[in-house]
Amino acid sequence: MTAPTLAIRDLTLGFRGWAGQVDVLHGISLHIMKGERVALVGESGSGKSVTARIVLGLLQQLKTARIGGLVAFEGQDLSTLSARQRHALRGTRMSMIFQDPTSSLNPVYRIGSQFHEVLKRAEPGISAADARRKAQAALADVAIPDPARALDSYSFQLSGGMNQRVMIAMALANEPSLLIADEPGTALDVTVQAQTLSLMRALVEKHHTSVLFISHNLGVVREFADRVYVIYKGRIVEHGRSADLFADPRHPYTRALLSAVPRITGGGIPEIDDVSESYFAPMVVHEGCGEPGEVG
Ligand SMILES: Nc1ncnc2c1ncn2[C@@H]1O[C@H](COP(=O)(O)OP(=O)(O)OP(=O)(O)O)[C@@H](O)[C@H]1O
Repeated sequence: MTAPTLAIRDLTLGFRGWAGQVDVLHGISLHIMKGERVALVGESGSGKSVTARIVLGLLQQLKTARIGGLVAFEGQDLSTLSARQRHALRGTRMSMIFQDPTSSLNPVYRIGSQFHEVLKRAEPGISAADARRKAQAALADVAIPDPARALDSYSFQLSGGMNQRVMIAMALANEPSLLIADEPGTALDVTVQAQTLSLMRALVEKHHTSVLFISHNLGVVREFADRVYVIYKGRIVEHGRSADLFADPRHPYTRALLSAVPRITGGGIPEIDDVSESYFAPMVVHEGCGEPGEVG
């Protein structure tokens, strides 16, 4: 049996501060097999981004962070890697797309030179000409109409949607096995967001890239993900295939989250009661979604 691309077991996280430790993750487990698109969905502050940052090996460097449990990437326990080895994985075997492309692209360098830097991470000796050729092909893959012109542009000269496509192209340029997409396109308008997500979906399908998709938008998750984990206050409360979970949400928190999705005919956005005791009910795992036996 092949190891999952990503396996997380009993992950805990606390931040130490002057007033003691604040626990943020309380033992979460999830896995992503090769080519699977898996969503981690929950409200603001539930622990989605910190989970992503641990997978990327970024929180491990923070002195105040206390991390427990296991994170295995392609069968390898990340805690056995040095900071340098974790750094080498980022942008090569695993990469990330952020919510707002304008804050991730550097406004003082042309897109072409930023692309060159990205490609150098996987192939340090790549020539400028080869990098340009590869970058052009990558931009054409995300349906950018004039790739050569885009490479000579600065991010502020492109629209938000085009920048998001550039980000997707850069994130996939080195053919990572894991893509972490943290609320991609939330900063864009809904139609553009839908277009960029369907582009991203087509590309990850083509390359069999595994995706950890982080979102609070259930509509988007339903379209994009094969499987879903619902996270509430640092705990996974429900896990299932998208189709099953949306057709038959069983945990009280998932139901509240789903009922809070604004509907065109509804009367505004209902509030989720944030302190309901029932949200701490035991985790629900839908049929056929047990954790794989092998971690790494
Ligand atoms: N460096 C840090 N030091 C202390 N607390 C932190 C730090 N980073 C995150 N937290 C806390 O961890 C909790 C989880 O944060 P996280 O950013 O993962 O939430 P999220 O689910 O991604 O929310 P959002 O959708 O708003 O991004 C929050 O209570 C946050 O305040």
